[in-house]
Parts: sequence; C-alpha cells; structure tokens
Amino acid sequence: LGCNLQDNRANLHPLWKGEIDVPGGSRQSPINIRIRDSVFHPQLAPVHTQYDPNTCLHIWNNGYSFFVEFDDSTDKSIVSGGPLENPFRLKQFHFHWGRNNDWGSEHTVDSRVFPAELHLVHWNCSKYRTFEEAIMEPNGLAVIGVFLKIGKQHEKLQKLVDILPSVRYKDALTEFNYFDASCLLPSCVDYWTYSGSLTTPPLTESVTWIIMKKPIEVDHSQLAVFRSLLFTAVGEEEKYMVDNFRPLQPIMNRTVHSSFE
Ligand SMILES: Cc1ccn(O)c(=O)c1
Ligand SMILES: [Zn+2]
Repeated sequence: LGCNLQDNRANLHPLWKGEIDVPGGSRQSPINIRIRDSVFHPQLAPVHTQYDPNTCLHIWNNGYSFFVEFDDSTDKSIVSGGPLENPFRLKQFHFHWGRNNDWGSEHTVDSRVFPAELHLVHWNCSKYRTFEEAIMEPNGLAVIGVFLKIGKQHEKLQKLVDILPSVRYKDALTEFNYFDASCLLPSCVDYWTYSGSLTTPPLTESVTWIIMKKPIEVDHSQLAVFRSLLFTAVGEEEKYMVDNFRPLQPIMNRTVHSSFE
C-alpha cells in the first residue's frame, strides 16, 4: 500500500512544487489515528448537521479537487454539537482519492488507508464574518471527514458523479442545485476528533477535525469517474486528477478524542 511513514518530505508535495513553509507546524493534518491511543470523552455528543439542499450552488474544479459549494450567507446549512461550542456554516465539500483503490484517503486508522476521503468544510460564523477570515484563525473551521470504501453503489452520490464530466478541466464550474449533503454521512454517529490544519495551502492550523468512524460505500465505477477529472486546464497537457492527498503529518503532542468507547 502507499507508504504511510511520516517522513521529512511531508512538506514536499508532488502537486505543490517544492518546499512549502508551514505556519507553526505543531498541529498539522492529516494524521494516522491510532485507536488504542485515542481517549474516550463521554461528554462528546453526536455531531448534528442541518443542511438545506436549496443552499447548494455549483460544482467547480479548482485544479486540485472538485468542490461542491454552498450559499453560506445564512445559517440554513450548519453543523453543531459534538466538540463544537457553537454552530458552523457549511461552505463546501470535496474529496481526496488515489490513482487506484489501494490508497487515496488523507487520514488513516491504525495505518489503514481508504481509497478516498470526503471533507465537509464548515466555518465558525459565530466568531468570524467570512470563510476566508476563518481559515486563518485557530478555531475557524470544522471539517467532517468521511472515509469511502469500495462496495455497493452510492445512489445519492450518483447524481453528483453524473455531472462531473462537465467539470473535467481546471477552472470549470457548473450549476448544481438541490443536493442534500447529509446523504453522504454514515448512519453511525461515532467519531474521532482532534485539532489540526488544512491539508492544502495555506495549511493553516484552524481546523477542528471530526473523523467519522464508519466509512460510506461507493462502487468502483463511481471512483473511476473521480479519476477521469483533470488537474489541468483546457489546452494544457492533460494530467489525471488522482493522488490529491497530503502525506501523513507528525501527531506531535496531540490527543485524539473519541465519542465512543
Ligand atoms: C478549506 C479546505 C481546503 C482544502 N481541503 O482539503 C480541506 O480539507 C479544507
Ligand atoms: Zn480536504
């Protein structure tokens, strides 16, 4: 499987040319979650999502992943509860995946890699005015991570998969409205939570991560469509959008808490 050792090349990323300076660097993401080192916190309530499907705006290919973006001008689509002190607004969701089914997720669980990982990105609208401001602040974002594994077809995801060819190229954007992002969450409420960072530049240490314990199932043909997207824009030499995940980062002196025993 893809090498999961933490190495000092962690900041040399194949896609972001050369060394990138990492702010602080004491709480970087992703990490390997070691189940036996995680600490059960009985007061960690289930995470509560209230997503209004009408807040869905469009899908766009930003040259690193495809983002499904939401209208975050109101509190219509929010996450609350769990480790969060107040509600956070849904801004976008996107995925990370591999060139094949052997790897692709950013986080790992006891060094187990999944073929893909979904990130639902929310920002702290009680403390900051915009998403752009929040990504620079210590408790600015809450990202729900969901592992994907190969199994039966995910029917609700298919609506999104069918549109992906229209955002094949970098910078392509297409209308996409009425999508209920909560259909991408597993039915099991158990999760791990820890303090970390964005996994793409600016890599700011602004994220409360909420990693769901159970994966959702998608079939191989759905992931194959993800891999048909391009990192490159029209007219450029075509490069398939695959392996858009960041290598594992050192856990330093962090503790991962679990909402379950
Ligand atoms: C805001 C943001 C941007 C990229 N990624 O991967 C994330 O998980 C969150
Ligand atoms: Zn992500």
